[in-house]
Amino acid sequence: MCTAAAFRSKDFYFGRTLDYEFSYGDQVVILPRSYPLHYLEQETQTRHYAMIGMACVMEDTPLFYDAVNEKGLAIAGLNFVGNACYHPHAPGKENIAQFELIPWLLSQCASVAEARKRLECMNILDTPFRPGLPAAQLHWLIADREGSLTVESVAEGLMIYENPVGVLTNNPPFPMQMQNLANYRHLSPDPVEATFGPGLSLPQYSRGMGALGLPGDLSSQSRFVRVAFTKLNSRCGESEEESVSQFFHILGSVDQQRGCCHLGEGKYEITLYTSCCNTDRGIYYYTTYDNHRIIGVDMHREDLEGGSLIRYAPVTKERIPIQNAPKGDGV
Ligand SMILES: C[C@H](CCC(=O)NCCS(=O)(=O)O)[C@H]1CC[C@H]2[C@@H]3CC[C@@H]4C[C@H](O)CC[C@]4(C)[C@H]3C[C@H](O)[C@]12C
Repeated sequence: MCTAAAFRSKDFYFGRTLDYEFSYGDQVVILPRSYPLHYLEQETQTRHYAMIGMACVMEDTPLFYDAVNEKGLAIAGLNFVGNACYHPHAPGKENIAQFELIPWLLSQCASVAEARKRLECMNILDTPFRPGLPAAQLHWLIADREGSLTVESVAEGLMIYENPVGVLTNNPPFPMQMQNLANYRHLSPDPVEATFGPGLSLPQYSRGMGALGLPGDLSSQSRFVRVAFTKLNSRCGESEEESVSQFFHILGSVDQQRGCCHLGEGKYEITLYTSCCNTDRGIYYYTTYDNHRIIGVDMHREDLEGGSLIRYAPVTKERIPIQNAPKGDGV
């Protein structure tokens, strides 16, 4: 399971949780403007927008899970198992392999509007990156500060949906997620009137009762509702620290703790990492399951004119300062 969200305060923020039982070897990767991008069926791009994101690098190719380009366009790929369907070569279309979608769009589109134009003539190929590594079954959240799209390649073709909520989880297909959201239209962050029935006085015995019924489990449909409610009602100050902190709280509403989602054979799905990119400043912040300290990687501190990948291994160990240690222990 995974959850992605777009969030605007003064700047625009985009990030995701990646929930799984093992890591593919995730790294924060900065791809500079002259790093050549090769495609199965498209011309090699030798000059393009720079991007930063989480990826695993295979054969010098960054396979991005989520990334943001220097223009502030952001994309995250999330599992869409059983519904994702890719297709063979389609004549007259721009044929792009599933693992090429993020670099293809981020290298040349500055906005969601531009990405939509490319998507409208696109076909997602079923060719795997290499034999033995089957194409991940994904769908995508694509966002900039003006709005979001959900993109789903299904048996009928490539579906592009306006996403008015700016969040995405996993199954079912996006129209069904939105239909399900309507079941919660009565939820509110405010105290609500007792409308249960005439002649009965039911007390408001607790704060937060306006959102009673918000689903608390880890299923993708429930996480969609919970993160949508949290995001849409979110309030925060405009500073970078307050915004980033708030963003991690939004995704914290769907955090997965080891033990609550058993996959059998002693394996558990957990939130391996949570990311939050300030798309205006090109700073990629993240936490990992065992590192709660927010770490940032700033793409503009690197040579974006360079021709090689810049990679950072995520911090995966907790560092807990003791406040009353001699010299404050760095608190
Ligand atoms: C496992 C993750 C989704 C987590 C998730 O949602 N887990 C819940 C399952 S459930 O939905 O609840 O059932 C997904 C998200 C992005 C994926 C990579 C995308 C690039 C590349 C594409 C290639 O084709 C295959 C290898 C590749 C490295 C991919 C590996 C893996 O597939 C990644 C990490």
